[in-house]
Amino acid sequence: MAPPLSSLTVPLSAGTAEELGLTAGTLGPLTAVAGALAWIREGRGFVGLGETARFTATGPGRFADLQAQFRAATGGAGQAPGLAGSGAFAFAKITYSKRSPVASELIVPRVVVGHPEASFSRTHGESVRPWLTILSTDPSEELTPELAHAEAVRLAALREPDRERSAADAVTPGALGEDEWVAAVATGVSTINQREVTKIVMARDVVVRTESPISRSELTRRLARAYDSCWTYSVDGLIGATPEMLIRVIDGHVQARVLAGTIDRQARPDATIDDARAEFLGSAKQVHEHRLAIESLVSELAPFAPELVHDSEPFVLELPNVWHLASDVSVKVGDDGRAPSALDLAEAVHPTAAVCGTPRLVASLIIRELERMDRGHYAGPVGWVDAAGNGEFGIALRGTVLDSPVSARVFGGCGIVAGSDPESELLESWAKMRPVLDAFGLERPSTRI
Ligand SMILES: C=C(O[C@@H]1C=C(C(=O)O)C=C[C@H]1O)C(=O)O
Repeated sequence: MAPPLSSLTVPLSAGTAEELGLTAGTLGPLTAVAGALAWIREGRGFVGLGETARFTATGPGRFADLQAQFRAATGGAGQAPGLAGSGAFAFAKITYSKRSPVASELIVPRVVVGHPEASFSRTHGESVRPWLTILSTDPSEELTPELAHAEAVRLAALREPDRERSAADAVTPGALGEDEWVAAVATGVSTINQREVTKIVMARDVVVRTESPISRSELTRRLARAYDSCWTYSVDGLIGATPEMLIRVIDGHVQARVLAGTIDRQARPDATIDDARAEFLGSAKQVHEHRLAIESLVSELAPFAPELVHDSEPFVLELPNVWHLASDVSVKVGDDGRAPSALDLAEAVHPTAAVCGTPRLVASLIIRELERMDRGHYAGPVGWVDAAGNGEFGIALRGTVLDSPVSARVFGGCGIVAGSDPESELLESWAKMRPVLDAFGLERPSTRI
């Protein structure tokens, strides 16, 4: 039996905000706390300190299993008093594959500092004041505003130093070396030409090895600064900054940001966003890839949502490392009184064509054969949920998984369609790893690995 989870949400007092270094209206300073959990975009979102409970699951039923455990602990929906993300709350990371032996987890912090973006909150546009939530599984503990503030200050005092740099820190091969991966992509392209499959997303990993311990807070802080418009996530060793919103559910209002189509900015230093737009729209391959990604999402959401709205014209999303062709999809669900939760919808739409391919089943079999690695949490849903079914799940891209104090796997993947050039895809995979490698203070090795 899961221990019952109780919570209290209170406004963050000015005094505590000052003690936590939160006077500039951004949650950024809290990422320096050792072990902090984070979901931040443009300085807003949620930071978790300490840990009250953890729910784990593996296998095909991992979404439903986690949801059942969280519901049992919170006594069902309805705990959030008015604001999405207040009340009972958990950070979430779910593996890409149902076959992965790696655990999918919901982590309930001891304290959550919440300051979501105004337009994501239930107040729809009104600005939200930051709050504190304290969470407990001890039935004898009395949750008071004073305790919430005292616990936040106590936990925030545990700071994590930055990593000491060493010339011996290195980027080393992962499951496949660069030549092996290029050969695997070439096999993927010929498979597309022979089989009933239009797109497969092929990923690769590299392993960062460091002399002194990796600092989670340093990675999170650097990503949140450099990739302000992305969702920076840090969930127990899964750290990155994703530009792609798998699914956001706030009060039955559902949104997703679909990406497909990538141009490496480093390869085109003089190009402007207008050049990128012209290049995307002039490329039948890019437009085709993008259309496949939207169609897949729309068809997965259809059973839940009769009215689906998506941008008729895709837009160009400009990031420091790449440009993407992007489309925002939004939809209202649950008018019949059976609103699906963020976990329900994440399960329904994952894995999208953006990270798997089309058709999904054939693509996933080919990927497993060619990539020769378990993706673990890479390309899986990462984000948060509350007890009322609200939540946000990004796709865990542009990220790293710390697998020891001094080593981390960094991932990057590319949509492969008929006519894809394996060497260009290799360059694109490095472009997608650049945010994390930069955050480590490392570069792509000068010789092939
Ligand atoms: C698979 C990744 O990115 C995905 C693939 C893209 C593409 O192939 O153009 C673009 C954005 C993402 O949907 C990754 O970053 O690892």
